[in-house]
This record gives sequence, C-alpha cells and structure tokens, in this order.
Amino acid sequence: METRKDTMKLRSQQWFDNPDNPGMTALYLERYLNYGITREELQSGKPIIGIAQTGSDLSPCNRHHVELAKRVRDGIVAAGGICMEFPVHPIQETGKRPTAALDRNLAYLGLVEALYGYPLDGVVLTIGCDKTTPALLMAAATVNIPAIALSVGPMLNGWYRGERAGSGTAIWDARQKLAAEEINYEEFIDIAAASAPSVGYCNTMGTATTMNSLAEALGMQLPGSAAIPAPYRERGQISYETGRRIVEMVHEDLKPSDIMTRAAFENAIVANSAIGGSTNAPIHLNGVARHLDVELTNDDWQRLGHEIPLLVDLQPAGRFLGEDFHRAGGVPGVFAELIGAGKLPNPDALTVTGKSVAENYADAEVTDREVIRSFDAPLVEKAGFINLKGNLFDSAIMKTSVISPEFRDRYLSNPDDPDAFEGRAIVFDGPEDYHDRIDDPALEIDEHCILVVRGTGPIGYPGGAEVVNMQPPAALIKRGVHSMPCIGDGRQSGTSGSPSILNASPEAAAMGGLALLKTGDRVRVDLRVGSANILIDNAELAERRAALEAAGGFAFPEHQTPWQEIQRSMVDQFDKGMVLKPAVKYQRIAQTKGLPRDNH
Ligand SMILES: CC(C)(O)[C@@H](O)C(=O)O
Repeated sequence: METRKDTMKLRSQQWFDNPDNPGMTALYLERYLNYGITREELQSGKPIIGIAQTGSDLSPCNRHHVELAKRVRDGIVAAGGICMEFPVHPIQETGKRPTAALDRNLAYLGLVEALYGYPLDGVVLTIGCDKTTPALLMAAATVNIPAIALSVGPMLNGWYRGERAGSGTAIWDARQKLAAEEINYEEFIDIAAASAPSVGYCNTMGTATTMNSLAEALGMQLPGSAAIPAPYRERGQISYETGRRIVEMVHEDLKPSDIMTRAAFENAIVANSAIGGSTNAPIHLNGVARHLDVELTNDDWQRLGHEIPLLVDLQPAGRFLGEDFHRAGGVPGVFAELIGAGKLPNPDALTVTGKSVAENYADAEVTDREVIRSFDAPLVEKAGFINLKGNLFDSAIMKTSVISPEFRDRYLSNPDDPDAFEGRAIVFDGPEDYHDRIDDPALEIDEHCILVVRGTGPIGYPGGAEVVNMQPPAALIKRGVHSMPCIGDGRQSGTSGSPSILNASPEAAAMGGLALLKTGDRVRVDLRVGSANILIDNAELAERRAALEAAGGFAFPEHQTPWQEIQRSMVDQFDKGMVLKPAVKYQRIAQTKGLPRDNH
C-alpha cells in the first residue's frame, strides 16, 4: 500500500527539518533536544505522536491514563513513532465547580491550539470522564490530524452489603433513604465510598461509559477498547495496541473527518439506545458533529434512536455494572447484536482500524445474555430518547428507558390519555432555591405536581449543571413517592434513573419558555405527540414575555471568572451541542488553514 510517508513530508518535519528555513529549524530543534531526544529521532521522518493527557490528581477518573500512557508510548515506539505527551486542561465532573461542563469548551480550545501549533503528526486522545471525551473529539475534529481515542476504562464494580453499588446511582438511591431517615449520614458516605472501589470512571452506564462506548461506536477507538475496566491487564494491552495503531494511521493519513461521518453518528445514536446511554450524549455528539460540519439534531436522535430497544442491563436502567458489561462482550457484543438484527444503519462505516464496523465486529459475540440481551428479548422496547417541543422550549430530551413501573402507574396510566400527564408546576430558580424550598409545606407539593428547575443551562448556571433530577419532598418519599416528573434547562447525571425532561433549549437565561413559567401554572406533557406546554394562552404568554424583557430579561448570577463571561457571550444551546458559536466555522484547519506562521 502506498503510504503518506512515501508521498509527502510529515507535518512535524516542517518544524524539525526545513532546509528553506535553517534558522527556525535550529530554534525548533534545540529545545526539544534538551531533555534527551536525539537529532536523529527528530529528523528521521518518524511520525511524532502526541498523547493528549487528561489524567491528573485533579481528574481522578482519568488519572490512570498517567500509567497507561507508558504502554501507549511503548506501542508508538514499537511502530516506529516518537512520542510527545502533554497535558489537557482538567475536566472532572464530580470535582469542578460550578460545573465541569463549563470547561469542556475551554479544554477544546486549548487542545486545538496544541494540536495545530506544535509539531504533531497524530494524536492519542486519552478519554474517560464525561466531558473529556467530547472535548478531545471536538478538538481532533477541528484540527483533523490522524487521531485515535483510548478510554481509561470504568472502575471495578462497587459492592455494599452484598449488593452492587454503582457510581452515582448508589448515591441518588441512598439520598432518598437519608431523606426518609432510613440511614444516617455515616452510612450514606460509606455507600458512596463503596461505589468507587478503584481507578477509572463511573462503573454504571453514566455519561462516562456512554461517551466512551459511543467513541468506539463512532469508530474512533479500537474495537473492544471502551468497556475494559481500568485496572484490568487488557487495559494496558489495548493501550499498547492503540499506540501502535496511531503510527500506522499517520502513514495512511486516516483522519477524524474520514471516520466521524454522518454514517458514524447514525450508528452511535442507535448504539446509545441499545446501551441505555446518558441524556448528555446528544449534547456532546451534536457538538462533535458541528465541528465536522455534519448535520445532527435532536430530531435525528428520536427518529433513529427511539425505536431501538434497551439491550444492556446496566444501572441506572438495569442491574449490572462495568465489569459485567465487559465480561458479557462490551460494545462489540452490542454491535454483534445490532448488526445481526439488521438494525445498525451503517455497518460499512470506516473506523480507526482502516476497516468497517462490520469487519471489526465480524467475530464478536455476547457471552452473557443476562447482561446483554438479544433483540428478541430486550430489557425495554423502544428505549431511545423522545425530543419534546412546545411553548416551554424548542427541544428537550426525555430518556424513556428509565421510566419505572412506579412512574408509569402514577403518571402515564390514564386509559383515555395513556402517554400524557398534566400537573401544577412548582418552579425553582436554580438548585439552591430547590434545596431551600422543596420541603416548604406552603408549596403544597403533592404527587400531582411537576418540579421545574431553571437558570441551569449553558448561560444561566453557567455551563449547564447536572441538577434536574430533583427528588420529591421528604414527606412524599416517606409515603412511597420516589420519583416525580422533573423539567429543567440543565442536565442530569447519566447515572440517574429519573425520566426527567431536560437539556431544555433555549434555556430560561436565553428567554426560552421556561423563563415565563410561574408556580401554579398547569403544564401538560404528551409523549405520544412529543409536546410539552404551559396551559395558558398565547396572549398571556406574550404579556409575560414583554414584562420580563422590560425588566431586563431573566436574571442569572454574575460572572465569577473571565472564562464564565467569555463563554456566556458565545455559547450555543444544548440542542445545538453547546459549542462556541465562533469556533464552528473553523473546520479541518490542518488542511484548510495551512501551517501557522513561524514564531521568530
Ligand atoms: C455520575 C456523574 C458524575 O454525574 C456523571 O458521570 C454522569 O454520569 O453524568
């Protein structure tokens, strides 16, 4: 096969071996020699491969990448490449205030500059915790040099008193027990700690396992890579293989735009329904797609994904955890099932292996039918997202696979109106307001109410926080009401089992319909027609809008950092991928913009 190496000079050689500009070559060379790389290595024409390192003490979910990078490096060298590892801005969902989502676009910007402005021919994207995956895929898309993703892998299964204790899910369940005074604070913390038994990210089908599975479904990481738990020996082995493969990809000039096509995104949407993926996935994949100029909307998620059944029995929709998923066949098992049933829209889509999805998974199989079900006996039929619209918002997502029997009986069982519910709205301006007032008897909250939280989107929060899964008042939990309908312009943890209506776009801070809602208004949600409306007439809505605009619009907290202000001024809404609007006009810049100018 004719390779790039045979036909053209590598990008990195424009830094290290440019006879047209000896002065700059010397300047570029000498400083990279100073830690021991030899001139021969830098001028040999060997691909220089970046490892975009997301692991650090601030990012515990990705921290194991610091170890795994050694195996990646071995693979790169074994395949004839040279490795340059560098840090990515930390994004830890459970650590960063006000929310790690604020930082996704910041990490993206930093990585675009690093990939474009340094002598890199290819890059290994060390993905893991929720936003690290989209931030890195978005940057690789914008720059469009050969890139391969490597998951850090989930934590081992958590156990508490003989039961699986899953990341996030165990905390949301225990929080209810704490509110109902069934456990005390010490036991609550013990349960939370038990759910995090090792290095790695959430062991549930939270946003991390979702996004890592979808990175494989998109074709951006080696087949079988997503589900291997972080501490397993196979994780080190696939890291080595990933390092080897990226060197070959540089020679083949196999780029993100060749792989992340519309066909790949369609496959990922279908995979997301089958795995019971997080409601964060549409935000992030729509965002990645925009950086590639691929059209992808929440209507696509409903059209392609809603009919697909839930096959993977992982918490929060099911019972098992990450080790079980890996043992049962992981993403290859799910793809074997999807392809076998003729439900994968594009089996011919190209992947990082240089082969198609169908070729990659030709020998894949499911080895535990309890964990990965067959199409004939799924966990839930029609398990994808519904994209709701109305005068409350233009788009909001609801994950139907987590509608519990309790929720269905209480809210979706009217024989005359089986897929709709209606209730009195209780409106909270942000999570602090919710925590302060949820148990206030004056609100007279009963199980016929709908809880609404606003001011929690990309502009309002800022960043868009995981605060929509609100639990009912303690008095109702004690009476056995464990979940109520929730609506919000924020996000929700992928580990939450609440069928909230979330990611509402436009958000209240952008003057979406939620800004006009008042406590006491009646709200109606109809899943069959996909609508969500405040039951007041248009004239009244227009009056409220005019009054709010006259008062200066929907109020949100002041900026606390420069980045909060900058991002607020240019961020798009959740349904549009929460991307920075000015960034999406920069497409495939390694090809369209040439090289950056010399620096001296
Ligand atoms: C559990 C977390 C931190 O909320 C996140 O990983 C998610 O699943 O959304």
